[in-house]
Amino acid sequence: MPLLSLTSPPVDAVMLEARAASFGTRSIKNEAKLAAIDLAIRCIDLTTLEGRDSPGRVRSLCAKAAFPAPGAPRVAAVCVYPNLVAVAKDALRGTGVKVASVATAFPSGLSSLDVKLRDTEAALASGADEIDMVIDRGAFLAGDEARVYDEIVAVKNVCGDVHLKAILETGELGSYDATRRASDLALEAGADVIKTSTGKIGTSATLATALVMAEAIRDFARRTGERRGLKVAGGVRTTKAAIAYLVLLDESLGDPWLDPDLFRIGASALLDDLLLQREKLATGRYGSLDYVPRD
Ligand SMILES: O=C[C@H](O)COP(=O)(O)O
Repeated sequence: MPLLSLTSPPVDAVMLEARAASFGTRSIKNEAKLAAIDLAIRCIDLTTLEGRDSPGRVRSLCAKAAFPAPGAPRVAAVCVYPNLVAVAKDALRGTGVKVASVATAFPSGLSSLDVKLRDTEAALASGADEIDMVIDRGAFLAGDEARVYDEIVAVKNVCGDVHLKAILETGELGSYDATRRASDLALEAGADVIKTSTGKIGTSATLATALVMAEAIRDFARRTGERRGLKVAGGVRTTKAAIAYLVLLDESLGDPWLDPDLFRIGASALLDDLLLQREKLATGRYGSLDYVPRD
């Protein structure tokens, strides 16, 4: 669809926030909770995005990603900076865990398109299975939607079949309407997944912004017949929060999205809590932390 004819519906903030708040209040039976915890683990992009990241740190994260604890499923992917993709790729060989790389001058996105494309190409050349790009929030907020759209198209072109996640950084967009508009633009431009946040600013994923994005994905699927994915990231640290996002997904997009192909949780510190709650449900008590490698 040409950008000019792409319209986005207004968001009713009061209704949105009331509905979003309700997702965290469902009472869930233990058996369903255990299944939800395992699904949440399978949907994690286990992330380390710090200046002090090192090959050793990434290898240890990869070991945890592939074998979080006895009986627990593996996570979906490990997410790292481009320079550490090769290390992660090597450490995860044969495990089924993918390697996601941030790119396009993460987290600000304040570089030329040429630099962003080279950054993406470098991550792909090192073996990245997925690319997490940031959209140009400066251009978006200045009303230059064509630039945001064209950059996503250009990065997706470089990615080819490799899955592209477009990070909206919703905490910088200023309103639910802007989040809806950015979601529509990114989906239209060819992003396979839309992602809430970088995790690098104060405001990260919230149930309300995730719901706005899920509704954009639902409307896109109705219009085109194509299923695109959602990734919530930043500040998701508890089992309760992870389960609230799964409820959101189930009630807004439905069963097909309860799958790592269409849903991810980008998190650096969620896995330990999921493993502790899993152990508690399985045995009736909190187990020793001995077997849970610490984040
Ligand atoms: O994309 C993932 C985020 O950077 C992780 O954020 P977090 O450290 O708040 O879990």
